[in-house]
Amino acid sequence: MDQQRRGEDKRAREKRAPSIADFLIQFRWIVVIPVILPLSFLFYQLVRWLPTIWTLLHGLPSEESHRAAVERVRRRVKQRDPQRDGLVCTARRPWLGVALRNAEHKRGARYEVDLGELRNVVWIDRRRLLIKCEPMVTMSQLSAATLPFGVAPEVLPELDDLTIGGVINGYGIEGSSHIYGLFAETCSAFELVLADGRVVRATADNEFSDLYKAVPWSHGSIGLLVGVEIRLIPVKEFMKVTYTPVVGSLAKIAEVYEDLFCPRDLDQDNPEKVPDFVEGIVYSGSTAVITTGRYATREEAARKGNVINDFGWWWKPWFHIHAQSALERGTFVEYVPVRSYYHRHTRSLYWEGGLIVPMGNHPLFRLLLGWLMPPKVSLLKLTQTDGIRKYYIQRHACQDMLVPNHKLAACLEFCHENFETYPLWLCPHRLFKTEMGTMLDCEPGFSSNKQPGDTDYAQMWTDVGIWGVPGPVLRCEVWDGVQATKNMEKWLRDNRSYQCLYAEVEQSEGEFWQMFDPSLYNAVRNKYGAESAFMSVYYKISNCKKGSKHGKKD
Ligand SMILES: NC(=O)C1=CN([C@@H]2O[C@H](COP(=O)(O)OP(=O)(O)OC[C@H]3O[C@@H](n4cnc5c(N)ncnc54)[C@H](OP(=O)(O)O)[C@@H]3O)[C@@H](O)[C@H]2O)C=CC1
Ligand SMILES: C=C(/C=C/[C@@H](C)[C@H]1CC[C@H]2C3=CC=C4C[C@@H](O)CC[C@]4(C)[C@H]3CC[C@]12C)C(C)C
Repeated sequence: MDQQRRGEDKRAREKRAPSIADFLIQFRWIVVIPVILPLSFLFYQLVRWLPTIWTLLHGLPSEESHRAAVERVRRRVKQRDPQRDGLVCTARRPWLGVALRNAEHKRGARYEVDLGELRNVVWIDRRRLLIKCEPMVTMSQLSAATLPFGVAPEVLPELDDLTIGGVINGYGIEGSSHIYGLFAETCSAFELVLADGRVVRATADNEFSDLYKAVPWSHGSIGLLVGVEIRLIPVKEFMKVTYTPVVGSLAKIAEVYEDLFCPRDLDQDNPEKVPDFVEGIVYSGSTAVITTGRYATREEAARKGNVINDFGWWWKPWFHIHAQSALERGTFVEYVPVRSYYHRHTRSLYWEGGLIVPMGNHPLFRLLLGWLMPPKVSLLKLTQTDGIRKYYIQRHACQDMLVPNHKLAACLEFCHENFETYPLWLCPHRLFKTEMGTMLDCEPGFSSNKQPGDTDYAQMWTDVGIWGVPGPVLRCEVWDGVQATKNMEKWLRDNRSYQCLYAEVEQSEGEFWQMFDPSLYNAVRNKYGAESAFMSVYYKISNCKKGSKHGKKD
């Protein structure tokens, strides 16, 4: 796409008058800094210490205490009267979850099952490199339970408050997903309570393998997840991080990004040629920094001439701003303690923190109040006005899309045209071939025409994260967020790609099932009696507003 056409598009857009919502958003920090930040800090301290206090009072969680909690869930499911009660969903309050969307399905007729008790790590087996967790365990609990032992989950999604149940029934991704896939693919077993009250353990190759394959992306519409076994890997104490700047067209950015982790000789499983972590941040239509990471020992980090930078400290610049400095400095390398690396976007909520606390990256703010960051997403959700919520739908971009790598350049061009929102986040991930009719699968026939990154058993894809204020909105021009989302959904359907479902979904049920494959999902819902017991995935993620089927009590 040439610069000239982009310029013409900008000139063609009408101007609009600033509204009250623009004002509210600009000055939201007046409430966030003195109220939400201290409350968030207190909340984090509670969450940090409560499990220890609980353990002191009640003893260590065990398989027995887990089984007792599962039994209570099972009994509640069994007690549901199909004639009288609504369809099943979890009892988690919508504001407590990380997802941006308003969970309307928690307002109408429903039968709630409380999973709140299931918030413990049941056991960790360092010999077999496995951890068993309950679904309400959060990412911060997961890293705290594993890193002190020199092990970590293969994929550890970034935001502290995400739950294991949420990232399996939705999706979870991190910079190591180009090796291990999405979070659900790093789990070796799911323990589920089914519609008839049976408790089953589903794995990739037991009699419940269809359930195991169908649960990811199903949003709790197949069964209630009550336990998960997650694979672990041994990790070193540091990450050697290399920042590579790119200046050029969006196509060049896509090419340099891909070259950094997809060897052109297709030797994808060779750890010498593929880094442990990859992430791209696109700062404008012509600049980006690609970050690659390799685990390193403390000895290597401490070697003469190496730079150690623990950017996890509150007074340090936000990660995306620090990475951007590579555009001036050129390529540079530094060693970062792994925990700080894993949580590199936590303090700034990626770059969304800048909109909520505009002075948050100022050196003085960081020094004096940086330790209070980030505001807790749930408290932001709880205290946002209807105006703010609508602003996020109409004048803000918050969407993620999964595209095969060979369509990335075209996707970036589309994003520029449709959203013009920067920075953009690029996170590669493997999509493992199933050929079972799973909601997501590789492009048919990809393995007979492999592109760099592909293997016989998996295709390389990228998550493109679009979060922020679109260019036209910044310039006070007319821009319609709902229409932009519809355009994006159409682009994804036309290009056999997928929308991530934690944000607003505008497409109809028919369009949704053009994007996602319903074959296995429907077969499993039917086989295990979920259709008449659990709300459907579309009903949940579309805010029940589009006459979706299987949503209401018949
Ligand atoms: N780095 C990453 O990968 C990031 C991922 N996200 C996305 O944000 C979303 C929100 O996360 P989070 O707040 O933890 O999750 P939520 O509580 O929002 O749950 C997400 C969905 O999964 C269902 N669900 C959750 N737990 C269970 C369970 N134990 N059994 C059955 N169904 C369950 C919920 O059902 P119900 O509606 O009935 O409660 C809901 O539909 C995730 O889905 C994730 O995809 C967001 C940011 C970053
Ligand atoms: C999908 C990924 C990361 C996404 C995050 C950047 C967004 C996920 C949820 C988003 C938010 C939820 C609710 C909010 C309340 C509003 O009042 C303000 C905005 C926000 C905090 C919003 C900000 C962006 C998210 C955190 C990845 C990494 C795959």
